[in-house]
Amino acid sequence: MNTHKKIIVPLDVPDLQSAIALVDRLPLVDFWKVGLELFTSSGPAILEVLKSRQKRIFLDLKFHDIPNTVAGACCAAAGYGVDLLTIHATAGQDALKAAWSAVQEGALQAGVKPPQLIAITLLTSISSRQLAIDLKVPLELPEYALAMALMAQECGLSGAVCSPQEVAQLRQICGDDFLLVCPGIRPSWARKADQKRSLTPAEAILAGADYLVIGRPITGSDDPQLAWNQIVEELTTLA
Ligand SMILES: O=C(O)c1cc(=O)[nH]c(=O)n1[C@@H]1O[C@H](COP(=O)(O)O)[C@@H](O)[C@H]1O
Repeated sequence: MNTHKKIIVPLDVPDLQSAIALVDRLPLVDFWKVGLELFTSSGPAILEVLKSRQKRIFLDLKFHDIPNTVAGACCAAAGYGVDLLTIHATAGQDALKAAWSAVQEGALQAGVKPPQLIAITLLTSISSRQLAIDLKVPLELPEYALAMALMAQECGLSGAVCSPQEVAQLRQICGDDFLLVCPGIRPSWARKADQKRSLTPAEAILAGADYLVIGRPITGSDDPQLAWNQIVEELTTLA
């Protein structure tokens, strides 16, 4: 796969107009993420815009609810014909299994290909200290992220979202067919902001990530096209 196709750029903007402006500004981006901010403000309209431009779509709604409710939401989301969809692993095994079945059902009903359902292991904005002290999880962070990924795999999910700091371990244990998507990516020149467990794009790919989600280093830059080019160039040197 061309290196630039491994980069997913989030449309973390407040409205449809700003989203379209960003898509227009970065014509070389092939894979866009639609997340909570844009979907909550503007609904699914952006999905049609992206499809009309032959873009791939990661619908990142991070479902987290009881099995019956996540199943309903996954059934509806799968009908949009997107490529990737997220659920929190901490919704639990029953919810993950119900979500997976609902994705297949929703896609079948709509006559589209089912999205790959992937589980959030632990948000990249959480540090080891916060995991222990705020969330009261008694496991070491890498052990916890691995347990969440393995549970998702056992429930039939296609992959997981993890920080680049855990991706090598997850790749080794979950195998090559398990899709690993890494946010929390920061080129050496970018600010970390709220991301706690980051690596550079090259480090994340070398550690085994299939896809990198890279937002503000590109979209928050004065020249998003230049930032995108710099990142693609860094990755091309690895190929
Ligand atoms: O599911 C995600 O994409 C996600 C999971 C996670 O653990 N951490 C995380 O940052 N994300 C998303 O990845 C993107 C990261 O954006 P930047 O921090 O601007 O690069 C945001 O859209 C987040 O919603």
